[in-house]
Amino acid sequence: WNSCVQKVQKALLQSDVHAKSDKSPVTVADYGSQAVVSFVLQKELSSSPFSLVAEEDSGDLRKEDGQETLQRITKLVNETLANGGTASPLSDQDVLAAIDSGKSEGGSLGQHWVLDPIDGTKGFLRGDQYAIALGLLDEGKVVLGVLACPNLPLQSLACHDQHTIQGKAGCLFFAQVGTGTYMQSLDGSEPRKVHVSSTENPEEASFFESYEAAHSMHDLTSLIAKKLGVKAPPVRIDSQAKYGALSRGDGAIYMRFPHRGYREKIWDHAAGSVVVTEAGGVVTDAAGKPLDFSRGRYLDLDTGIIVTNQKLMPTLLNAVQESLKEKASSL
Ligand SMILES: Nc1ncnc2c1ncn2[C@@H]1O[C@H](COP(=O)(O)O)[C@@H](OP(=O)(O)O)[C@H]1O
Ligand SMILES: [Mg+2]
Ligand SMILES: [Mg+2]
Ligand SMILES: [Mg+2]
Repeated sequence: WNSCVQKVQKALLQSDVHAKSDKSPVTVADYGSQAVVSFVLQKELSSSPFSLVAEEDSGDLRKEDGQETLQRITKLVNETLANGGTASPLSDQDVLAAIDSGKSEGGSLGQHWVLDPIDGTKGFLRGDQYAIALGLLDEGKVVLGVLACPNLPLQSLACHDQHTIQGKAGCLFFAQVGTGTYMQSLDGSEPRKVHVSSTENPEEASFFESYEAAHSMHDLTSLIAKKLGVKAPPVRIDSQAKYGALSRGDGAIYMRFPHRGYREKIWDHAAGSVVVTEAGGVVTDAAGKPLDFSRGRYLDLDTGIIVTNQKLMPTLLNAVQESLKEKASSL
């Protein structure tokens, strides 16, 4: 994990950024991270059947104008694997195959790994927050989650100037269902158990949302926050680092309301959701239903995603539903 993440960070300087068919960005670091994690997981789990649901695919890298990028990814992957002691280098074809083993459709039967090789690519490109997110589905439920957040300081964001994040090791969160959520430094400190904020008073709560207004409606969340009496301004950060920060109580609420027509993908929430629930939090859609990871690569949910502690959830859900009604009737 460490060498992978550090390589990915370095790659930013030399990486070309490409646009996918949905116009979202993808970099050599996204592809490289997916190839490394997929390759290492398959090697470690060689005795059991392997299924991986991952964000990226190799389509563009197989085109003629993708060859130079592919060679750079292969070089990056081999440097990363060599750091971990893997002997023989991978070919371009091996890298394409490793990326494409993430094509699984997931579902409600058996076990499936779920990977977002770089979550928050836009944050990654800006030098802000991003995460490498890996979850494990068992019979449609997330039973394991690991979130590496290389730019998230170990100290709470609540007492931290966000400009001082550079040069620190970053955080690793991991959670297994039934055993709680732990956090350690990415350079390997002793893990410590974390817990969500216990505040019952929305006036004291601060809330997280996407940095990108294109990913979540900032006007709607501000209406909800006002209704709740939240005093602090929103904390806008990229990626599932929001789930990590919430799991250790940096803030008490995370709201995500995509614009109409957007369908959430399971890799954007699998690891983050178990990290939060094992730390004592609750993750639901706007109807108060838990997220259903058993239906394939997409999450079918009502309107948006809300996250907070168990005591605040009823109040939050109320404010969300009232605000949605107001918004609908004002259109
Ligand atoms: N229009 C949209 N609405 C909501 N989410 C979107 C979106 N376009 C892209 N995303 C997703 O939002 C994720 C980032 O979330 P956040 O805003 O919390 O950082 C992206 O993950 P990737 O960066 O892995 O592609 C992408 O999957
Ligand atoms: Mg993406
Ligand atoms: Mg993502
Ligand atoms: Mg991604």
